[in-house]
Amino acid sequence: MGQTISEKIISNHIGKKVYAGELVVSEVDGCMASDTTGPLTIKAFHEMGGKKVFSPDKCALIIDHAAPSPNERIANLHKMMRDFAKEQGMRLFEIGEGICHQVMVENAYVKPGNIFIGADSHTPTYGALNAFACGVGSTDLAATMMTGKIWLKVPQTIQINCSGKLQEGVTAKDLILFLVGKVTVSGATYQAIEFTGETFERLSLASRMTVANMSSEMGAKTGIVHPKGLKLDYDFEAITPDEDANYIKTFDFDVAGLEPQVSAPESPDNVHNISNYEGTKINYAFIGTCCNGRLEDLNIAAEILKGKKIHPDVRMVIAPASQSVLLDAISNGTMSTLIEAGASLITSGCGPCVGTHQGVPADGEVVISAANRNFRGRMGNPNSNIYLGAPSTVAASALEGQIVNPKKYLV
Ligand SMILES: CC(C)[C@H](C(=O)O)[C@@H](O)C(=O)O
Ligand code: SF4
Repeated sequence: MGQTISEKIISNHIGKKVYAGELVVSEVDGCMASDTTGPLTIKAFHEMGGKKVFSPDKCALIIDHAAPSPNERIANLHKMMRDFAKEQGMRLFEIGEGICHQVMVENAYVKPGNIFIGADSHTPTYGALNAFACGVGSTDLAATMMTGKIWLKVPQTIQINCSGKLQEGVTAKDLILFLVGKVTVSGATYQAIEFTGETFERLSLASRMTVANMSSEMGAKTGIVHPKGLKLDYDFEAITPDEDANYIKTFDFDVAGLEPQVSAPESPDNVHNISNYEGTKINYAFIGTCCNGRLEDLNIAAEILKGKKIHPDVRMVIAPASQSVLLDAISNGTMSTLIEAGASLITSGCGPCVGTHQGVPADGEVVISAANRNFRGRMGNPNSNIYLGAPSTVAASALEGQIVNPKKYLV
């Protein structure tokens, strides 16, 4: 019987063919926790009698969610992580090195065909690399750090097949917002998603990460982009699905005519064509996160803002996804373009995404954000409203002080 990508990756790890619905215990190729989940992971590790992590080279801790520490309590949690990493001989990514998902990919902690476990819900981002990656809670992660193993129910797979070339000025973020709108936030619960078709084949690694990242917003266990067209700077063996693989559901979309998309408050699946929201006044524009804080995202924002000033009633915050993204954006001139336009640069990391620090909106304010979540209170204030869009939409809206279609600045 044919297999999906997820079934194949898990089978390769188990040493026998397995299919959706089976319960397995598999070895993992790597695991990580951030400063939100790391401290709880360390506590659980000790409570379970853990002494040594299974392989220091395959485990990582990242200080990214509240970095640099905004208060004494978090400063002490960060210290606990640093102490544990030192004691275990494992790598700790410091404040400013970047968002966990970005640094795991940049530092090759995860590669095609891997099984990777992270104590963060956006771990499926690595599906961009043709890997099976999923998020777990801190206790599960502690067990994985001890044993190098994870128990899994092999997920059923939903296939999302897209054809057509995205129009000029329409990006991977618009595509994935559109798909989240169609599948809904609970439409793929505990299922794997396979993104296939010519539209995805054309995407860069960064854009594939944007797509796989928002699998989480559909409730998916993992989201894997078909490896066709994937270019990496090392050789890899691509895992592709069998022709007769069994899918629980298949969606087919022709996205050639897709317009820029916006997700309105207060759910990522409240997605509509941007024309529905054009003219909505905004106070705050944010570009960053594991969804859209990469070089291509900053570049497109700079293309729009070059030589211009953001609207006087808007503040704009930029949090590059990693130090390496920041350095690239400095050397290609993107960063000075953004700052000259009036944007404020903050430490590479999660920034204001999850509302723990660095840029909480005020009561009644409206945010246009390149992030992946817009639940009520997501950025730290339940009395603000968050719209999600592509970095291009965020930049163009910052310029005009209202939500606008970025197309006119790009084509
Ligand atoms: C705080 C952390 C546990 C959380 C997650 O797991 O996703 C965060 O990264 C988020 O995006 O909401
Ligand atoms: S950038 Fe946002 S979505 Fe991504 S890991 Fe950080 S808090 Fe979560």
